[in-house]
Amino acid sequence: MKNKRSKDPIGLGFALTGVMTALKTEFNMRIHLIIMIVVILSGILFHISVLEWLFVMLAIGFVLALELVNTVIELLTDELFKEEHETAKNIKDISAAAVLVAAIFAAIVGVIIFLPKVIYILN
Ligand SMILES: Nc1ncnc2c1ncn2[C@@H]1O[C@H](COP(=O)(O)OP(=O)(O)OP(=O)(O)O)[C@@H](O)[C@H]1O
Repeated sequence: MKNKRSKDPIGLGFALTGVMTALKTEFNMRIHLIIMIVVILSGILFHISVLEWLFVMLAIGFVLALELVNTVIELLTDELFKEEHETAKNIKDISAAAVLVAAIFAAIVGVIIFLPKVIYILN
């Protein structure tokens, strides 16, 4: 374990493995990734400004990072609580709520940035 770590002092390889594991095991993670690709392609298509890119990237990064943390919390909860437990329920529900809050913020950012551009094109 220690030898492997010394070959990757920053831990980038382990982090990328973590992203791949989350993508393989978490359906929501794959949905977030697809949405991220669609939003980035839309940003290129609509020539959004640097400031708009900053908000889009912040929103995407926030949702993806929280989804990863939520996945860890789910794994830990499943290990700690093998049976039905109210605390396990609360932990998972609140953790999922954190992702939901970030996703709602991201959706609002998306609507503010892209809706006027879509309306302009449709008119
Ligand atoms: N050990 C438990 N005790 C009580 N309630 C639980 C327990 N595990 C899960 N739950 C409830 O079931 C819901 C769904 O949990 P489940 O484990 O099926 O999915 P998840 O791991 O939260 O999410 P995902 O579908 O992304 O893996 C949780 O949000 C929680 O309300």
